[in-house]
Amino acid sequence: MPSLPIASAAVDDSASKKSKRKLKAVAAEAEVAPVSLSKKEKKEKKRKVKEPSSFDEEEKSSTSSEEPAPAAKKAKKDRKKKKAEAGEENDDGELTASGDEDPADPNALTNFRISEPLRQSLKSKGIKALFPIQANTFDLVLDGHDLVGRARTGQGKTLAFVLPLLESLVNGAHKASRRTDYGRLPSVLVLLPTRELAKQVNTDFAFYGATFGLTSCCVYGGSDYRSQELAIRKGVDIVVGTPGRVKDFVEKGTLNFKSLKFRVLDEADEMLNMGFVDDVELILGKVEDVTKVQTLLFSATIPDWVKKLSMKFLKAGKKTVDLVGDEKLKASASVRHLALPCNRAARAQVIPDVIRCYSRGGRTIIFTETKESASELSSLISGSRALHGDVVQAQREVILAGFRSGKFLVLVATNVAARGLDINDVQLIIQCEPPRDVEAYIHRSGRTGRAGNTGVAVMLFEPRYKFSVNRIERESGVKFEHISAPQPTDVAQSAGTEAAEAIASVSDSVIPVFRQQAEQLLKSSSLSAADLLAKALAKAVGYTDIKKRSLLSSMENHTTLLLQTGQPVYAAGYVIFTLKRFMPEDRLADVKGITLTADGVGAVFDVPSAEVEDYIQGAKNTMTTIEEVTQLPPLQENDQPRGGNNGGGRILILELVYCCIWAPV
Ligand SMILES: Nc1ncnc2c1ncn2[C@@H]1O[C@H](COP(=O)(O)OP(=O)(O)OP(=O)(O)O)[C@@H](O)[C@H]1O
Repeated sequence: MPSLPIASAAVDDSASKKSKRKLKAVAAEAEVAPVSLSKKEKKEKKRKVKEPSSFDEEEKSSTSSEEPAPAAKKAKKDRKKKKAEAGEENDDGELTASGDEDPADPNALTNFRISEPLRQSLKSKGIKALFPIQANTFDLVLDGHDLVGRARTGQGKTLAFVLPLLESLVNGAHKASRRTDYGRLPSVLVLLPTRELAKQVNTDFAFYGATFGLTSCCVYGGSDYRSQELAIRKGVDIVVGTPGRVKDFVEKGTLNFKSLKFRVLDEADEMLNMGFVDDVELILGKVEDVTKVQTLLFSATIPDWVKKLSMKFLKAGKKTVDLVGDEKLKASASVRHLALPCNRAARAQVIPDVIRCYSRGGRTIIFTETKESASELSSLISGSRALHGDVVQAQREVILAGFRSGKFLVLVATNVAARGLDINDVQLIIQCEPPRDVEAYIHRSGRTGRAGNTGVAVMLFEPRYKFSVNRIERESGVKFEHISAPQPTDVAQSAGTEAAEAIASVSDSVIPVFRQQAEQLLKSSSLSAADLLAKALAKAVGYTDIKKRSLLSSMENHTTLLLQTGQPVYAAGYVIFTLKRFMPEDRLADVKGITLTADGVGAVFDVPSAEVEDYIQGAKNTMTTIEEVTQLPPLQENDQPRGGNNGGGRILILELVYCCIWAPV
């Protein structure tokens, strides 16, 4: 297995640099490509971001009687005017989010009721304009509406509630009742599904809240009760937490919602997946006078439970801002979605090369379905760390901090890292198998391509479970590009530059020390100087061997062959009985992954690379042709696993028929 060298240089985390890049790219939908296709990947197209088109029917009717407050109306009107003056609104009412500090930008901070201190805090982070989900919800929240907000991953949903909520407490409706005394009860409760996410959101509240002297505290499981309890008892304005620990504090009487003004549910659907339904409902139900509390619900995916929850706990006049709506594509549009056939056994060999070819030197998150496979895979991929629910909380925090700071660039995680985590420069997401539900695919792939940046998401799948890829494709609206595992030439192209840089960075001081061995090597080797240098380059980036891989299953030392007989091929059984005619039967046990071609007249399968010639030569004097493929032809797709209700049964019957026909031959 080639080792994967992990760059040791810390990645630039400077907020202003990061934001500059993001702002530039915010409206960009880029064509991203592996490093080997670098020209293409640099081209970024301007992307237009739509204003919220759809308030769903229920909200349309429930809010039609409610006019926006006059201040919001005026602000909206002013923005429209500026937008028209700036010529940024097209006939469809679409707006382009430029991100530059441009007073004519309708989403510029100055066009919203954001007070000067908060504006300065935002600018210190390089934020000069609101993103569409923020721009379209700001007035609604500040004017007191309950709200359901939906936008694709990485579009800035966190600040969509943080900003108006802070302004509301300090300068808006709650200004008069604001308390700053010791022991004051919290005004805001934010519930999130994971500890990491709770900490991240709390960091935003702490940073922007400090502008106004507002305090926040984060409560989550696996950490010390006493310090969290103390913080609440001292008096805090904002409590951010996971449902389990918040419930504990509610039941102990530590948390009291008598002064609550806001409750926010972020990534609510994941709280359902994680079994927090009862806890969430119990916590929400603890608010005595719901008329005094504003409830906000944000997510990139809103399945049925969340809709029911919003019906139950949000006011009848709630607003919905849905920037995804009925659009086919539910996942991030700035991510390139790739599907790669790969047998489980080949993963550990394939993944390092996928990282080398597609991560562009940035961070990678690999998602596995189970904690065990996360630990196992992490132990096989050099320089990576595992993050999952069995890792003790203190260690989870150390790991995430190390990943954020660039101490290591590959994180192998379960779904604990799927939601909401916003980590700078994650360029590549690898999912080891298609997740069971489409929401997981959307959120995992959304850890890259954030805030207008681009990224790549590669999903591995066992060839025989191709139907799962089709399901994700159907449900997420993603159109997968089908790729094969990187081959030696791909790896060489990607690693070559890195290797050349590594060698160039070596000081000349080593030359006198190593020259003698180098000359000795040149003299004694039958290889040319260029060949020896090529070996040195490979070694410099950790390769001592690069094996060819099958296109069909990514297995090392296996080759994919194409069989054609000049007549229709209906089933895998036909392929086996054709092969039996010229290959010894005991060798056929090595034939793997027979898959029929889409044109119906051929099949591809894997054999050990050492046996390729035997198959090709064996078929020479028959009606069958066998050739090695350099690119997979389009293949038939079974929407059901073999043996299922549709194609599977038919295939099995046909296989039996072929067995009977060919058995005597
Ligand atoms: N107006 C803005 N201008 C520039 N950057 C912004 C702006 N708003 C948010 N960001 C940045 O965009 C990134 C993504 O924001 P955030 O994490 O809130 O996305 P999200 O929509 O909640 O994503 P997810 O659905 O994955 O949780 C963050 O790094 C944040 O700092």
